[in-house]
Amino acid sequence: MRKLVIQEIALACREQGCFQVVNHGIRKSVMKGALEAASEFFKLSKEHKEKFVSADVQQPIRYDMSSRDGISTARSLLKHYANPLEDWVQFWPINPPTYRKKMGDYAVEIKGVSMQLMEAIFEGLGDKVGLAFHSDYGFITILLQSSAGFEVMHHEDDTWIAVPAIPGALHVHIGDNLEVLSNGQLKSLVHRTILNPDEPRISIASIHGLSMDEKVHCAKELVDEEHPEMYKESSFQESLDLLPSNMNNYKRFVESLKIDRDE
Ligand SMILES: O=C(O)CCC(=O)C(=O)O
Ligand SMILES: [Fe+2]
Repeated sequence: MRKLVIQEIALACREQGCFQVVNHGIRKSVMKGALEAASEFFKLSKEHKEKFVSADVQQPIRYDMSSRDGISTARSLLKHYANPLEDWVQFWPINPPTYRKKMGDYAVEIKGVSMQLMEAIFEGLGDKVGLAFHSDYGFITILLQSSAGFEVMHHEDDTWIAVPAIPGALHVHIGDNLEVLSNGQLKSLVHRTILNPDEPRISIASIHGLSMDEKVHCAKELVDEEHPEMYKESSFQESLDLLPSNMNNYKRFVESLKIDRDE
């Protein structure tokens, strides 16, 4: 489970540069308290806040409303050092009276979360893509995996989803042949594999299709006026023949079978 989360974080960092965390262990009351403390501070009168105004960006506490940093266009800012708390809390506002306690609790807990996240991100840095993204040629592929690492691309938004390796379970996915046979009702799955530097991974991929030269075509029952044939027929042999030319600029084999009906 830990490994899976590490891989999801690694992936989010690589592909999106961001992610959101739930079940991080910070109590709801602490989060709510910190937001309340900040909100109450900004509601104070100008005189209360302006005590902290300084042009020196290195001050341990600084309140600002103008655009000295070149990026703040319309915001008020209260910036202060926080950890270790005992060094800095003396500089914090005493108004609102709960500020130090509420913001202090949050500062301590968020530091703990940050340390855990950094550890997870560092650990995930070692993971490399072992098998680049592709779809399989046959009707279905069945995987027997020793550990996690397998990832699938979401049909709609092209994001990667880590598939857990459930002990005793077989993973099944759809290949190009089934996309053709179903006349596009089913889509072949784009997938890839991420390596785990600490643990060798074995996966037995059984790809099930027709014999080498037998052609797969759209099922006649699924083709009519409204649903014209969407793919050219092809054989396993033909898909293998195309493999070398597909190496550098990968696209699903089934893309090359699509019948262009735009004219
Ligand atoms: O590493 C895996 O589990 C998947 C292997 C695979 O996608 C393939 O051999 O086509
Ligand atoms: Fe595959």
